[in-house]
Amino acid sequence: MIEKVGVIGSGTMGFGIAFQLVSNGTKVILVDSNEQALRFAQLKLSEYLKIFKEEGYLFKDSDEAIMQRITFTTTISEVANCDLVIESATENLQLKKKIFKELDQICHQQAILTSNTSSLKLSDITKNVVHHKERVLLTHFFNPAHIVPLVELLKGHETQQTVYDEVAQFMEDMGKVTIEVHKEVPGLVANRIQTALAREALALLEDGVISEEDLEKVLFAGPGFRYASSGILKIMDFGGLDVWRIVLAQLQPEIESNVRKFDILEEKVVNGQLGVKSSSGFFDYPGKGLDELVIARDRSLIKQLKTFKEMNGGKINA
Ligand SMILES: NC(=O)C1=CN([C@@H]2O[C@H](COP(=O)(O)OP(=O)(O)OC[C@H]3O[C@@H](n4cnc5c(N)ncnc54)[C@H](O)[C@@H]3O)[C@@H](O)[C@H]2O)C=CC1
Ligand SMILES: O=C(O)[C@@H](O)C(=O)[C@H](O)[C@@H](O)CO
Repeated sequence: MIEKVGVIGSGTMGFGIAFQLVSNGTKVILVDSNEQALRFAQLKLSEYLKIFKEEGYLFKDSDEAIMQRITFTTTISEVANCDLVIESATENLQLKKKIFKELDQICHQQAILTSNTSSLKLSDITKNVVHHKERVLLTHFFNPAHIVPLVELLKGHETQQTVYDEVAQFMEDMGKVTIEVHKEVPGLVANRIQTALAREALALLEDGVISEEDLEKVLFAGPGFRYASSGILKIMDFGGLDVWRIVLAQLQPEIESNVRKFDILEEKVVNGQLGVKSSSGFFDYPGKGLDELVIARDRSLIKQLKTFKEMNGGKINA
């Protein structure tokens, strides 16, 4: 039974994972080597409880009860008696290997150890794990983790199926949607699809086929609008597999398939136009702080999450 969870790293993702856990009834030990990051996560926790309430998304428990469930600490040994530890520290293989080696030594034998890595291989991260090698998983959340339902799950080469099943059930009980990745491929599934989509979008933009503004509309008013309720296979079923067969044959030779650097992206990064974090990317964000923009994004995603739940009969997992 997973009753107490350690989260390593209180940054963008660690905060979201911890928020999802405590707001759904689970005790959390949130660890970060940076005291300031912990303080910021603590501040964000109470701010987001207010935001969810303002958006009409209510949790079972009071804010006080939720806040009492979380411990903020710079000491990793405080997760020793956690049933599950989710590592969500900086995307650096040596750092993650070091953290997992430490967790392997300090955590009790029945603890389950997982990583939220975006791009590293679980087998590399857990190379030095000895005592928990049958109890490791990759649990890949999506930003913002406190709102986006998906968690991609991948077993380690020696992970017990019962461990996988327990984590999958735990995630779904706290309102996430889980999928099982059956082979350890770089980027798992969603990031590969997201990358293929971004490649074609940037190619069309760079080749002058479409403007930035209209490229945005293409997705949120077109396929993206549908993706909120149907995956690609249902969309193909609705469209007719005979038609899709023709379209795939026609368009595959046409769409971008090269490994290419996009000048339009290179120029922006070189010029320091990094997106909302630098107030300018493909679009400008004059006079708005990063937090203000993130909160505005989250308010719209919370509205979307409420509709997503209603469409699935009140449960996230239909
Ligand atoms: N940012 C994103 O959109 C997504 C990121 N991820 C993955 O989640 C993980 C974390 O990413 P972010 O939250 O974006 O990074 P971040 O940079 O916002 O946060 C990382 C946190 O880890 C802390 N940290 C570093 N070393 C530590 C240690 N030894 N012990 C405890 N804490 C330590 C840092 O102080 C920082 O607060 C990465 O593996 C990343 O690939 C996964 C999905 C989406
Ligand atoms: O989109 C997400 O939240 C995840 O797919 C990720 O892993 C991140 O985008 C990462 O790839 C880049 O921040």
